[in-house]
Amino acid sequence: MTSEPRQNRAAPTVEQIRRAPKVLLHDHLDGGLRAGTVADLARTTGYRGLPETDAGELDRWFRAAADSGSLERYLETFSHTVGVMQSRGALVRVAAECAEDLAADGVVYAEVRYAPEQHLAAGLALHEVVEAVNDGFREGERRARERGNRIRVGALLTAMRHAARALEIARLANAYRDAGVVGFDIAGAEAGYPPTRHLDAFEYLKRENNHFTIHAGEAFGLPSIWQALQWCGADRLGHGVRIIDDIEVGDDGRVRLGRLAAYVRDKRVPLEMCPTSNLQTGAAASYADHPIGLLRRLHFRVTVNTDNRLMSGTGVSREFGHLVDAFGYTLDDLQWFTVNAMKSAFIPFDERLAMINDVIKPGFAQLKSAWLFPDAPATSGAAGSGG
Ligand SMILES: O=c1[nH]cnc2c1ncn2[C@@H]1O[C@H](CO)[C@@H](O)[C@H]1O
Ligand SMILES: [Zn+2]
Repeated sequence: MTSEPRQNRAAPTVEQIRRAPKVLLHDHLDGGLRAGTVADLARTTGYRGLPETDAGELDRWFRAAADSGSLERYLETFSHTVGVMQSRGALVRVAAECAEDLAADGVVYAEVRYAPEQHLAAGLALHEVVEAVNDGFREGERRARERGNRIRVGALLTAMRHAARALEIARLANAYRDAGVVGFDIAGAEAGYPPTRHLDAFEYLKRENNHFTIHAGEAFGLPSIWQALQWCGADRLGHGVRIIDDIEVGDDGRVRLGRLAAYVRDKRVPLEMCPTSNLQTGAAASYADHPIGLLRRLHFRVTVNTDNRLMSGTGVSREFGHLVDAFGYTLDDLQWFTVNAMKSAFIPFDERLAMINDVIKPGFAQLKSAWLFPDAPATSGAAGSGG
């Protein structure tokens, strides 16, 4: 028999997706809090600005408020999460819970970003913010391990594109390079704030042989992507969905790539795609219409991410679930996205390779071969986990 086993073409179940070892490159720490933690921290820190005090109501509020069709309004919701993340204790707690929650969702490697400059309101210094978040990640990794979930979390330091501290934050990322920080990013409203405003930060990082990603091609189109790559030298693109504007699909199905799209594909530029977030900010109309379907078919280096788990009510497994429903993806497709993400991570090559060969591939192989052992208990040896 030469044909592929039918089982491998079947839609993966929710449980299979959760158990699959997953990799997350684009997730905001201040967009991933548990609603209950926002409520708790508001009480203990005396933050008075919350629109709701009950955790359930708050959870619904964040999703509804972020569902506005505009990036600017989406970003307004962050004033509340950032508002309760101003002390060392709050930062440690939020970071630890982040690592725990990702691990519980089957994530084995994550790069989580936040903007240190937004956490100084109660007197913390930049380096204290970074150390608190790093300590929280280590605590969360430890707690996850106690439950049999293995995860590694690295931090990306973000500079806000409307502000003027990018060089300072880039220096901070470089100073903590071998101490929990794996790279740099810029985020915030895109229109009116092109990445070239922060060229000094990117040039500095290049001279230091460091890594960075840039939010580009989310709320603004090709010029933003072009600047991020060709002026700033980004290693990856945050979102990058608008690269679709440089791709023409004819009535006969023939595809023509413009120069920029061809460059992105030829150079294997990783696209950190975040489907649910894009629906909320109006960058895509539905999951089925999301450019990820075409970009995956054309073999762009696409990765699947959460952006903001609180505002989007999501997780990596959920994002995969939406794509499985929209495009009929199989475990092989999910493995392809996952290997793409691991190849594109900012940790050293030997570590990425070991993650792919010793964690991701064996985890998916275990899921894909489960049908051969129908009587084996479904709970033993969860993929990608275990002491
Ligand atoms: O999708 C996004 N596009 C641009 N900026 C974002 C997005 N999600 C979050 N942030 C911004 O990044 C800051 C640091 O984590 C957040 O406070 C938010 O303002
Ligand atoms: Zn983002």
